Amino acid sequence: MNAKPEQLQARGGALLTPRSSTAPGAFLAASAGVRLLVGGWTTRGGTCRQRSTRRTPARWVCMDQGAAPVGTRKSIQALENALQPTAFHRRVTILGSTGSIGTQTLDIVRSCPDKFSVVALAANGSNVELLAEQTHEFSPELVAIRDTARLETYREALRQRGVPEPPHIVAGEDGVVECARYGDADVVVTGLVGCAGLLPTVAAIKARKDIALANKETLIAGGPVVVPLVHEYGIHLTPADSEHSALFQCLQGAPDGALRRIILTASGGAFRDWDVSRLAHVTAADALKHPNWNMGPKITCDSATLMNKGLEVIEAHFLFGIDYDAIEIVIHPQSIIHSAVEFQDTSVLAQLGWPDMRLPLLYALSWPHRLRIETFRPLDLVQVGSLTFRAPDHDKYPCMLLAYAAGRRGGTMPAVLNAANEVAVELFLRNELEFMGIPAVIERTMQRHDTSDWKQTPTLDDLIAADAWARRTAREEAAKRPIYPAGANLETQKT
Ligand SMILES: NC(=O)C1=CN([C@@H]2O[C@H](COP(=O)(O)OP(=O)(O)OC[C@H]3O[C@@H](n4cnc5c(N)ncnc54)[C@H](OP(=O)(O)O)[C@@H]3O)[C@@H](O)[C@H]2O)C=CC1
Ligand SMILES: CC(=O)[C@@H](O)[C@H](O)COP(=O)(O)O
Repeated sequence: MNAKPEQLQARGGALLTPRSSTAPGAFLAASAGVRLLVGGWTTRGGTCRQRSTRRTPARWVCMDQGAAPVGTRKSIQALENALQPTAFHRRVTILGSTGSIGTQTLDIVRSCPDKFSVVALAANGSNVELLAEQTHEFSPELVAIRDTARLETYREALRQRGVPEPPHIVAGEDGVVECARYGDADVVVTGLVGCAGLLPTVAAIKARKDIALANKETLIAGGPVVVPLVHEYGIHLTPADSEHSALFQCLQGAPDGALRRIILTASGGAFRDWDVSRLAHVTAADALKHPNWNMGPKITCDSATLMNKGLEVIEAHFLFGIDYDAIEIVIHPQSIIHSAVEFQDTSVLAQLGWPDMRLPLLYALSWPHRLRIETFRPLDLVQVGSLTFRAPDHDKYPCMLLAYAAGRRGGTMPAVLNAANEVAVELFLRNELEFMGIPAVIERTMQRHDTSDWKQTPTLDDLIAADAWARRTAREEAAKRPIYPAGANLETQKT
């Protein structure tokens, strides 16, 4: 199995230079407000319900601060209410409609026209032909294109298709925000990439739209603001990320305080069977060969570094209000078990299915209902044959530990981790940074943030400022040569 949580904490802590102590792990212990143990109870925000019976120094589960509606009396009531109508129709806005998440969401709408219809679509503008095709087929009332330079080409693509009633068209980042809060959409699917999803998601919540959350970076960067907003505006945020959908499904109906541990499964990404010594020379093309999933380039690269799993640890923390010590990562090469929960009595529930994003997207859109789509292929366990598991290799995947460290530090640090990762991945995909330079850039950016203007309880403006600062700093760090002295930096700090 995985490293014990306390080992992760110690190793995660050792990745960052402690400010006031050189003891391993002291960085995290010294991170005020992250997790202070007082008389056996943690004082981190939220009411902690349970102490696990495991003999680890600290193992706590908080079930009432998460964004997803599970595990509290209030959310079980929400579930009962949502189940009342037997027939439903949901009006859907899709941010990132031309991407992997967007096109698969539209597949679902196409399959269930009685259940779902499209209100608005947004895209960056790199594929206006596809956006025009989608406009023709789904007749959105409004379309947003972030890249204003692509507007005219899109209009021309609409003319060529003879779209009878062209939609209202908006452009730029403000246009994407307008799209997110537009009209009478019931739910907004966040399928755009990166922290660019933050402001549109905040706008959608304030317009009282439910959120089907695929864009995990929004929660990583914006969790301290987004989670309270979800509660303030009384909307439902349902996870679409396959792992969190699995957890969400397993937790339906679980009583308050029942959850003991989360087991996040990871495919291991493109390099899961490569020796760590070969990673210094891998190319973007190598990293983009995901073994199981067909996804956009950014998340595929994150899978190869296992930063995707690190981001998902933070995402699980914000969605389910669970402490970092109770979230473990396990490599599961088949990607059939999409994640599992352990309850207090050690019973484990997992959710299984083929690696097909349409299933978690369907559940995020139809929760708490269960819809049947005939084209969905039922799982065949005999065909699967065997399910295997192994512990993640920390030398190969330093990003994972950086994410644990950022999550435990809390406040603005996850936003900094996320922004530095976005910059480093973009540079790597452009062949301007080596693969193992990705964790090096992120670690250095986090170190500089820790000693400059880390904030424990950030506002939205603080998070946006931290994101912008981290992008500038990560570019500066990436420009230094040598960026990564053959692994010496991380190696030295781990010993
Ligand atoms: N793909 C998957 O299976 C999964 C993805 N996710 C998450 O979902 C999100 C989307 O991933 P994925 O679909 O793979 O990404 P893709 O790169 O395939 O698609 C991204 C989409 O977002 C649009 N877009 C990008 N930037 C902006 C912007 N600033 N404003 C408006 N639209 C924008 C793109 O438009 P254009 O085409 O014009 O460039 C495209 O439609 C990510 O956060 C990812 O981590 C989570 C789980 C699984
Ligand atoms: C499809 C999905 O939800 C992704 O998060 C996927 O699980 C990534 O694969 P890895 O397990 O390789 O990160």
